[in-house]
Amino acid sequence: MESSESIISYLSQQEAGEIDELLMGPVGFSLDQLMELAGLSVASAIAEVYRSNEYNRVLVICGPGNNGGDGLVAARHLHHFGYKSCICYPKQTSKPIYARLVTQLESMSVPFLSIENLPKELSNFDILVDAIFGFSFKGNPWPPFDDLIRKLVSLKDHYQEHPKSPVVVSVDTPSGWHVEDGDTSGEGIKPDMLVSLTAPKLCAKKFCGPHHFLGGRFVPLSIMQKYKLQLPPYPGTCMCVRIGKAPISPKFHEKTMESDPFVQFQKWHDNAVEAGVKEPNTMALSTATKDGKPYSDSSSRMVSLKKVDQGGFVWCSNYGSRKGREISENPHASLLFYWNALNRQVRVEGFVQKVSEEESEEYFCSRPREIQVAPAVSKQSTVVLGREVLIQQCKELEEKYPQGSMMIPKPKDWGGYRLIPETIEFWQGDESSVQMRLRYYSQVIDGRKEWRILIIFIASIEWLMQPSKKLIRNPLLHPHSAPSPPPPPDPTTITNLILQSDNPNSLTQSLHTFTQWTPDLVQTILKRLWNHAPKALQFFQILYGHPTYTHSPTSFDHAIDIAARIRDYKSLWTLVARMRSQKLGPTPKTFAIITERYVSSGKADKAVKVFLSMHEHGCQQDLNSFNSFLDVLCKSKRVEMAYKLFKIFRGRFKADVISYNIIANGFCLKKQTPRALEILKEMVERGLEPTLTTYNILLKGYFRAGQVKEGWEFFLQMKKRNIEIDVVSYTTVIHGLGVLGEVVRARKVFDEMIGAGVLPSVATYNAFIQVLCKKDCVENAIIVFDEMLRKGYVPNVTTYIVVIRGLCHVGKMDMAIEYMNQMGDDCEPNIQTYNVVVRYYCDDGEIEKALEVFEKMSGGTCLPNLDTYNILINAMFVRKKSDDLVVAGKLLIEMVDRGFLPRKFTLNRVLNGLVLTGNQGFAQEILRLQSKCGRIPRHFRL
Ligand SMILES: NC(=O)C1=CN([C@@H]2O[C@H](COP(=O)(O)OP(=O)(O)OC[C@H]3O[C@@H](n4cnc5c(N)ncnc54)[C@H](OP(=O)(O)O)[C@@H]3O)[C@@H](O)[C@H]2O)[C@@H](O)CC1
Ligand SMILES: [K+]
Repeated sequence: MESSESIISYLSQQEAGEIDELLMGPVGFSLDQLMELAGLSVASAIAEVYRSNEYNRVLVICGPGNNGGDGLVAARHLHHFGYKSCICYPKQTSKPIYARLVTQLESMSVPFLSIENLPKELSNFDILVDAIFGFSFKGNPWPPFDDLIRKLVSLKDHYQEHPKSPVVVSVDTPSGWHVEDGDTSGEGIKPDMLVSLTAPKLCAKKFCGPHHFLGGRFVPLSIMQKYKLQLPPYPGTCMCVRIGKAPISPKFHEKTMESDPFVQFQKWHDNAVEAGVKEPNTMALSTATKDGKPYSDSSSRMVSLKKVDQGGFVWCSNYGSRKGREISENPHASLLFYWNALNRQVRVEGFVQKVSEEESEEYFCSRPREIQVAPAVSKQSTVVLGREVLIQQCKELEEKYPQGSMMIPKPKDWGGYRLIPETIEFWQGDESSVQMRLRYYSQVIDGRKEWRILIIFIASIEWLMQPSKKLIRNPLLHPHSAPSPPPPPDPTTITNLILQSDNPNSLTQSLHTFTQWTPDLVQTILKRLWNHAPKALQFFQILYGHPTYTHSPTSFDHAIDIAARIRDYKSLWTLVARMRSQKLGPTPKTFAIITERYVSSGKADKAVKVFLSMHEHGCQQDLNSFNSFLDVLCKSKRVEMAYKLFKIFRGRFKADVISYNIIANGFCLKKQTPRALEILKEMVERGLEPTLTTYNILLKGYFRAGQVKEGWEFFLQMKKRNIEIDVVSYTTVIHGLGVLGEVVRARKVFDEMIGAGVLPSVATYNAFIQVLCKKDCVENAIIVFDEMLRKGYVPNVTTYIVVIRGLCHVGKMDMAIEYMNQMGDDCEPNIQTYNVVVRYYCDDGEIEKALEVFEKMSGGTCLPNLDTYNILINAMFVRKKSDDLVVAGKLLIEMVDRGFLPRKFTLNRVLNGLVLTGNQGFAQEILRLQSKCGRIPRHFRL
């Protein structure tokens, strides 16, 4: 509604009276005609600002003159508009016009309340219409109107603090005000809305409430010209027109904002409708191509909002249009609403999904027929042979589906889109120099999508134009808010959400709603879920279907590793195939993982086959992958097999020092130092120089084989041959000597190395501390631990495990727990740490405490692994209590659920234990459950 205060004329009391006389004289109006139109204007203006669903109860206070008559008419129209009208009309006149108005109202059962019957608190009403005095008022109000006016004044004073007090609407003039000078005492009523009739009176200049309207659309041109009246034009068929800018009400304040952005949006949308914004549903939709480069590959256009629901913002379009194509490539999009009259903007960002076919059908059917024709004939963004062709097609379609016959079918590529928002930002311009933007962003907390609010204060645009003034970005904490910027999703929360969810659909929805996924975050969560393989794979699978996120090769490797660990080979190879189809791999690392898992599950032959068939999966074998595979075999003590392969393929892959080192190490791990030495000889013969690593491998081999003398001798030889001995060599010797009981010599080497210019590493400290714990005393170990700290070393998880184990070993459990609690954020206890504590508690018979630690793990960031379950289940037999065996049974179920295979022995033990302690029912349940998931051999029967 366009209008402006600058073009408005104001009438003196005298002019108002003169015009009144003219209207009812030469112009030919009757009083009741004018009053009818005036009252209708008042009701229309009220309905435009205060919707009947929010402001329903209206009290119209009518004075003794025509102003009161306007009030009676307005009350009738408001009643028809859906408001609950009540009238207070203390000085009724017997003139027929008024009597008729009263009769009309009475016949509609609109109640008339005497002053005595008025509720004490007028606050029972939502709207109070002041139709007491109009332009003929003079002097001070007489009783009983003085009291009524005072009531209106005090009501405002009383309710100033309250968020929703009744609003006061004055008809033509605020009653009690001087018609020209206004509220001279400053103590008169302060209406929220003034509906000036015919033209505003001079006192209206002093009106400073939020809504000033003009009504009385009956002034003829002759009067306009005679009095040089400048009045805003009435738009369309409206009975009233706003004077001046629509205020933004309620004031944009974070405290008045809803916690749900959809509710907030609805409110603002309603306000836009109320304020008469043209096409409040029109929004700019911006989409982008896959790479989404701004300016070049993004595009915007206006579309019409179809509906808003808790899922998102819906509109309809041709799926083949440019926006449709861009959305199919890149579902990220944004919507922008701008409601000019309110100076408000809402920005919505998120990702777009097509609505279901049924929903689209529904939208199409709900369209008027004329609008159905257009999408049915037009293929958007395609070149048409000419306007005539389109018109002809429309005609043909209309002939084919004549009005009232069959419905026009929905075109196949026409339908709805829904933008699921990630952020919704509300902005409102106001006159102050600092403006506020309120951004809602979604987070998934405990499985539920929750909205957080971020408040951004920003200097006004004018300020920004001046380079000297700084942009203020000052996030405030709000009851619903979190600090800026929106924090990255918290892995713990997401992990717990996944662990606790037993509804895959809602989990999928939550995880898909979330669009801030990064490979790092995904990997962190996969690691957290490492010991709950089924959940980890479910998570991976859900994100595989995410509309915008694509897994990284590393995440694929993690998932493959997990699938392989639980021997779900079908999933494993599906993942490999997907990785390949997405051109993300499989990489040599993927195969290193797969072969290692096959080997560790006793399928070394299969591992060899996999290695030899790598190229069939698009990953060529090379020296590196060959070495990795040899290493896998050697570390699982299959050095003979490795050596055989090595001899077959060393020519093809051009075996290098690393290949030889791996085989030598394989022999050392099997305590076969002479064979390792042979390998060393062989490599030299083949012209390959041994490296320091080669020597270190042999050095370690000697100590591992318990050959202290040979080991020491070898170490001396290394020195003698001027081999640059490094920290690994020293650490090997310290550890080797210590473990074999030579603590004093170990300490000597430890002290010596610094003199030799080699600084100990954390690994050296770890080795030395371990030696002291095992072969000396834990107190000395702690002295070294403290020394390590003093020297500025940062202990790692291994350091802590070594100390904790040492403490547990001598029964200092409390101290061990203290050390565990000391482990900070950078060095959180891992599963081995927990297992040490659980194991020692169990060994000490402190089953409850062990279970306590276990509980903590399950609810925290470190899930129990196979060892944890085995330790605990075994401990449940110690006390020979029936309850303990039930716990063991539950643990068994849980471990299987999490993808761990119990050993046959453990399974039998638990089942037999349950039967022996009278828990047959539970035993049977376990069997049923487990054989259902195929984890337990079917032949096992009770
Ligand atoms: N184009 C137009 O002009 C149109 C005008 N219209 C409407 O008519 C309104 C003007 O109506 P109006 O002339 O009847 O006078 P209004 O202000 O209602 O009240 C006067 C009454 O109050 C009384 N009164 C006076 N002072 C008082 C006091 N201190 N304390 C107590 N009482 C006092 C006075 O008593 P009296 O002086 O007669 O004894 C009389 O009874 C105008 O504002 C608009 O709303 C529309 O309907 C149609 C088009
Ligand atoms: K009034």
